[in-house]
Amino acid sequence: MSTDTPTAPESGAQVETHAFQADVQQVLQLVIHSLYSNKDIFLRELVSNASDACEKLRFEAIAAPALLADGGELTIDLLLDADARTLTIRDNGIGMSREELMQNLGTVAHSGTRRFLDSLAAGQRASGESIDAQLIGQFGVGFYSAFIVADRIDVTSRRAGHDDAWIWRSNGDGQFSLEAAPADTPRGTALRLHLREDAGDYLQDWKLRSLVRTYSDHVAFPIRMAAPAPKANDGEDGEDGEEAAAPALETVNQASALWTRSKSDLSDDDYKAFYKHVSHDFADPLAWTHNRVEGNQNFTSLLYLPAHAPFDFQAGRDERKGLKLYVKRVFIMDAAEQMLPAYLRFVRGVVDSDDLPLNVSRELLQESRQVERIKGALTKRVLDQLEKIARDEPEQYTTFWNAFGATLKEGVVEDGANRERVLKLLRFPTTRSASADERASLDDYIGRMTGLQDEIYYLTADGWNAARNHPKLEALKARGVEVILMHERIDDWMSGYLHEYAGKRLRNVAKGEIDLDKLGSAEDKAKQEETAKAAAPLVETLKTALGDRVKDVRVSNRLVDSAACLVLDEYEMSLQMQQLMKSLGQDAPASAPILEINPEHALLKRVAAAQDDDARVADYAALLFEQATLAEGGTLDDPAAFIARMNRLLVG
Ligand SMILES: Nc1ncnc2c1ncn2[C@@H]1O[C@H](COP(=O)(O)OP(=O)(O)OP(=O)(O)O)[C@@H](O)[C@H]1O
Repeated sequence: MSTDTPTAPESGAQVETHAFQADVQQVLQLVIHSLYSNKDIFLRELVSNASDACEKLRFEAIAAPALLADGGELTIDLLLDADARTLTIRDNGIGMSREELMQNLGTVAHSGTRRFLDSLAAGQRASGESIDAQLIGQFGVGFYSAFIVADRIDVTSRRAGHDDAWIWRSNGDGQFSLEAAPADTPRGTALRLHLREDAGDYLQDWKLRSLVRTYSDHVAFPIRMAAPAPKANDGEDGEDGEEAAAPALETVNQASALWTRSKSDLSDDDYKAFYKHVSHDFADPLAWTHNRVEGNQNFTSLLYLPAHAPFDFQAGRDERKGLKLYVKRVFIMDAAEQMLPAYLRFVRGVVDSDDLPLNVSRELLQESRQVERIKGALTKRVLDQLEKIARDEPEQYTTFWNAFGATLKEGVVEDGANRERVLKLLRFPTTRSASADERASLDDYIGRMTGLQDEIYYLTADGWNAARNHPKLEALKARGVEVILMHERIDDWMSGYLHEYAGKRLRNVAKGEIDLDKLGSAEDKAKQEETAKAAAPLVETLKTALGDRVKDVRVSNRLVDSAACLVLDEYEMSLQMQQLMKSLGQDAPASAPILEINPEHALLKRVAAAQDDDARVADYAALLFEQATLAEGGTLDDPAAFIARMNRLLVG
């Protein structure tokens, strides 16, 4: 068997020329520019493609065993020709038909690359230099990375089960050609790279071996290279080399699926390299967990936590590719959606089941009780892992939290069964934090609760400043009571599902009444009652002035420095949520809030003094209501009227 690609067809064979889709040219330029200093990655990408091709063939052969008939073991060969300055990466995997060559290599078919392009600003697109390698790496540049080291590429391929074979050629300048390949072309794909002047390193056998060991050792198929030739018959080869014995090939990688190997055989570097293979991330993972479960379910899982979020991560709630499902070492499909709950969609890795049928379909996965059990076990693993990091490596946990904290919060809503465990993992700033980044866990908070406090207090607001300066915190702050500040978008939604943690009730101080009696002294209570009594006429005046804009007006026990605030009943939807729903064109239950006032405040004293002047009282009342709305992060129905009113009072 020849060790190189088949020769070009005899002259006269028809060669068609096609133009690349416009975007391909851009991708090529970007890849070549941004990865120039990172050339080595091309080999990892191409070996990865070859390995995918072998996996695809093995999968298709489950239903059609004949596809495997004409070849022995599935392998990936790296063949060097120093004289011709070529490196050939050849696999006997699934191969590509003529249409597939056109589609896969001539257009930006790969959704990751597409998204990458879409995410670049037009200016950046034009000048590839400004894109950093980290960024491009998150998308997996795949085949096009070959052009970093090659100025001409010939791809010869025969699709498994097809009689015809094709050669795709391009020098990356906007066009590619297609022609028929000789009939004896073996199954699979051979990429022959004509190396650039400055890529001569890759003609060195040791260099390739070391790259394979570093990046592709874990690839499950043998990666073979020519064994060192015996010195004896040097220079004896015939001119055309036609009868020269093909050098024997030897396997240069471990060639066993990494997750099937025992933990003790694997180094951190092995795990890290495998992570890069499955995730297309350039950076190292934050942590991993590798387990084999035996019993009535038999499966192996290797799960990774990335250290940073791909930058289009949040957008991808429904597009999840993180977890690969294997059945008895055969790759079946990307199945993160079936195997992990959505709030853990940042997890990357592999699950290999011994029990699922090889021909399992997506639909079957959805209904399978076995899958349900695996999903439960994986969820537990990830939560265990996170707990461990949170406990033992707080700095690492902060890195994790910064990347995926908001995603994890979805678990409070989504995973009722594990709610307590998810809550334990959450981190929030509190009224004791100097900045939004100074966060505490609920356990930290409970540990700091004062003797009389038996509930966990939190406040939801739109933004850190709105939260930390919120009027509703005043009385609690004055009493030295710590309050958790939930200031992110998702918090308000999540807070609907916060009921209890560690046997303690979670209380939103923005809603309902809080019983400050147990936090304060008896004198406080007496004073409060006295103030309320004295302010009764003022309360009535404001109620009349505000009409149905409020459900009620009452004297507040939460305010110290502010004049007024708005309060909702405990189970009502927050003002922010109401506004959000309205902005999405949905009907929000428009519940009028309660206006709470602080009669000790100078402004309220003025209102009391102006009781006989109806017009003035009306202005004051509206202003109090509007101020309180703004403090809540709300917007005003009629801002111009608000300004006019304020000016009247300022001037008058
Ligand atoms: N050796 C190969 N054998 C068969 N098909 C291949 C081979 N190399 C590439 N392809 C096909 O070309 C397509 C495009 O390859 P490319 O490497 O650009 O993207 P990808 O592999 O889909 O993405 P990624 O590298 O991010 O996984 C692949 O999806 C695959 O269908």
